[in-house]
Amino acid sequence: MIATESLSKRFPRVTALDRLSLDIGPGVTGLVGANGAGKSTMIKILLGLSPATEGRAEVLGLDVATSGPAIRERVGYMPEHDCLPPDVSATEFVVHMARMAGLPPTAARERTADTLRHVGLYEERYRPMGGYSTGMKQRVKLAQALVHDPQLVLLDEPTNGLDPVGRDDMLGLIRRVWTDFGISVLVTSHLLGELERTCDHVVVIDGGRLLRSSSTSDFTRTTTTVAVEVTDSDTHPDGTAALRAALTAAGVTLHARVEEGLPGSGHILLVEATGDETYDIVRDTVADLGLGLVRMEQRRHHIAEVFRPDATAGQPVAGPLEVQPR
Ligand SMILES: Nc1ncnc2c1ncn2[C@@H]1O[C@H](COP(=O)(O)OP(=O)(O)OP(=O)(O)O)[C@@H](O)[C@H]1O
Repeated sequence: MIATESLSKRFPRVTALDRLSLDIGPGVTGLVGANGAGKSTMIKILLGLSPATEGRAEVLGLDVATSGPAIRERVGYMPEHDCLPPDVSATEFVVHMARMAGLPPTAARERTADTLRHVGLYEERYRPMGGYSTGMKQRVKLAQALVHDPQLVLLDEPTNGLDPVGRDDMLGLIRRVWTDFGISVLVTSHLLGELERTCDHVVVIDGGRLLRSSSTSDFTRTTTTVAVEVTDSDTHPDGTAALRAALTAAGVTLHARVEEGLPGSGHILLVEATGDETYDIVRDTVADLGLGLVRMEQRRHHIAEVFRPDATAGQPVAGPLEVQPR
């Protein structure tokens, strides 16, 4: 879908992209980096709107340096900033964008109705956009990127300004762009965590440089840590403490840290599993103590953990825990 080779963009006082080489396939890909990392610059180059200083890039097999218009016919773009005219309705605006993309009038109206329904705008679609909430504006921006049925959409910070529920809704919509319509997505964000649930692949850049590019499952592969949660009992009013002591006596390695469980359900012990026998020891020990086993599950890495300075052995120490705005 997207390939770049030693792509660089230098402004007089700053290097926005520094010899970036990437190969991005179909599906949902997250491009994550702090504000100023070079995400928007990358998108503008991929659309053929801004020339690279060095290196090359291809989108859908087309060279960005020579095929900008052909790329923009096949690719949808959702810009980061508010760019909607306040006096027109979502329907008028999206029909206009569909016409600009070359759709005939009837097809433009039909596609607009379908796309606005897909992003969850109903009666409001006839009202002037000046009165829309941020969430509604983001949905219109997504709709205009999709209306001409592109093969790929580039979404620049689509969750910006949204509350947690709005973010979840938007991320769900983005996921469905790929699963329901087969349109590949490149989505930028400065929040690593939100890409974990949405993306198949994650590319992390910092200061214009590539920190890491890998599948989300590689980032979040399972660990050897098992979370164990037990109930308390009359004999053991602190079931977690009793289990901790018994497991330690049985030679099982426990992580010092505990995780807070749900109210009334005690705490969660983090056990190092050396093999299947660890599960058997935990099960038998819980039974011997007469406690109830609430859960025993293998933990997964979160993407953000991979970037913690003391990340698990073998992982690159790639930067801050959560990429925060500068
Ligand atoms: N036209 C320009 N002239 C000079 N410097 C620029 C220009 N556009 C971007 N930059 C600089 O290039 C760097 C990368 O900017 P870019 O907008 O690509 O970052 P970003 O990761 O998209 O962050 P944000 O989400 O804040 O836009 C920044 O230091 C920015 O100030």
